Amino acid sequence: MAKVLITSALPYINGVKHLGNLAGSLLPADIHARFRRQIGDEVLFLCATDEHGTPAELAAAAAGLDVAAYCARQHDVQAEIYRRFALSFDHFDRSSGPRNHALTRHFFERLDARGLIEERVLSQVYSPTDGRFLPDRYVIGTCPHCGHGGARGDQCEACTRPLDPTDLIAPRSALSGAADLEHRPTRHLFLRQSALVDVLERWLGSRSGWPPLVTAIARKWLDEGLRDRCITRDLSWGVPVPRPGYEGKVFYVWFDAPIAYIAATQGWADADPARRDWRAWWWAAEDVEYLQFLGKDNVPFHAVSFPCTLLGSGEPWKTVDVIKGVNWLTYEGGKFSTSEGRGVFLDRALELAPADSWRWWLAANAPEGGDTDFSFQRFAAEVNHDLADSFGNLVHRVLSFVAARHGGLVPEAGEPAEPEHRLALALDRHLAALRGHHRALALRRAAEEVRAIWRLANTYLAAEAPWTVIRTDPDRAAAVLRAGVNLVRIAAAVAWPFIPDAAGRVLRLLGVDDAVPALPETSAAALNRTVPGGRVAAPPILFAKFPPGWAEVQSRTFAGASP
Ligand SMILES: Nc1ncnc2c1ncn2[C@@H]1O[C@H](COP(=O)(O)OP(=O)(O)OP(=O)(O)O)[C@@H](O)[C@H]1O
Ligand SMILES: [Zn+2]
Repeated sequence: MAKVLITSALPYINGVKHLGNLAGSLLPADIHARFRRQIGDEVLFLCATDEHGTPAELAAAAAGLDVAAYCARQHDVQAEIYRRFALSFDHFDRSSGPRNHALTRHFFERLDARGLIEERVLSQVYSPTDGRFLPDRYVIGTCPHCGHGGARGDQCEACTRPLDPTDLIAPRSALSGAADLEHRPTRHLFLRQSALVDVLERWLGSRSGWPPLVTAIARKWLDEGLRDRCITRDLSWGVPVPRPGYEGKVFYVWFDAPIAYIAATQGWADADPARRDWRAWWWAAEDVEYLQFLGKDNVPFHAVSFPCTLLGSGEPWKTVDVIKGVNWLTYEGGKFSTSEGRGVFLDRALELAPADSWRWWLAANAPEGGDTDFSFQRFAAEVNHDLADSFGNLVHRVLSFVAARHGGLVPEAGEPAEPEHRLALALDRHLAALRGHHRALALRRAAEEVRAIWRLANTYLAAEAPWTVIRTDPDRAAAVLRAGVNLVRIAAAVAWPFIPDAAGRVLRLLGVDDAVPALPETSAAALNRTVPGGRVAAPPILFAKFPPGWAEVQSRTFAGASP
């Protein structure tokens, strides 16, 4: 039994997340966690809201709330949405909690003691009107690269180039709009990543199994020369810098956010301290396999910056084994954007369709080889085809026939024959492939294998037609129907990581009520058994089909929607 630590990139706190965030980090992490639980591994799946930084302060100001109160409220909003999407975190924490404060201070002190922190004086934008420095997004102006007028001090949304507030042309304060901005000297702390190049090279060379996209991004950062990184900001919301003369400064959000993976583990352990030990997952934890899931913009922070923090400490912290990074989910040909309210946000998504339908489509179309474009048209067509016509139809035709003709009792007559042996061979191939794809973190291929198992089951039943055979050979029909019931059970078990709600309901119709249904290893035994109690219930409609025209209506509605 392997010990697997799984983390999803931390969703930022400034609003309800969109389908891109779900597809890029939360969902693939959840599906893998569920698969690993299904094969009996010991899994710890963690996540947290990422709460520091200027966007949180600005969103709180826009909502007319104190930033701590704003973050507390938004954390609860996000937690509830993830519960409804059946994201099976063992613990969902907050990066602004006291444990993360303490750990962030710890790492800073270790890095400092090892000579890896350096003070530099920087010229930063200061606003006399606001009486403060304006870091990152607190400054708005014209992009020096593309001329976009609404560029923000950390990045230009139009041309995506990273910026410093001092780069902007005609800068103004995002708080007061004041344009009388000055440049003033201010002291900041840098993490000397340049001193860690060799350590990082060796570390990176010892990793394997990363998607090419992730390796390429990590290598690009190293090959371009690892630059020292400013890890402090002139802000009040965040982890205060424990050094005289640094009052009113906090650590940069990307310094403390990944440390929250460890803080979340402490939060999990603190809920049951007699039985849980966070150190077993992080401290000299050679027996742990650690997997991180995230979108490609987060790769540098996980493949370079966070490892620099951990390795630079000189302590035996667990570092990531595989970073599963993906490309973008785009929205009807353009970008998802939280700030512009473009796309489908997770609260609205749940009003339109069940969580399982979104989970299935986003996994089956995971942006792994390249970007994936979401459109309502494709979503409706593929969900109708896979979930209603294939899986739903399989469940319905088998269980309602058992209900109608056998009073809900799984028939025991008849013996498996040649068609069942052929079926078992084909099923074994698919089950082995499915495990392989899950292990390789190949989400699309795993979903394709699940779809293939549903198709195989439907094809078998169409060919052996127990509904017709029952008139001439009731024993043969019974054997086929028994295989059919077991196929339903297998079809639901393999689907469970993707569509846990519907799969769980189907398994309960068969009397199987396991919190984590096991993944069948081979089909031979699985095909010819009766279900516990021998009785199955008739199914309700599992997935209602989207009616014709539904997608067009949604496309039009969402074209002008705001979050
Ligand atoms: N369109 C997308 N497709 C795939 N992954 C995405 C997409 N947008 C964000 N992500 C990923 O979602 C995770 C959480 O992102 P985060 O909450 O920081 O939002 P974000 O990157 O600021 O997105 P946005 O700016 O659209 O709100 C990150 O791993 C990020 O890479
Ligand atoms: Zn630009």
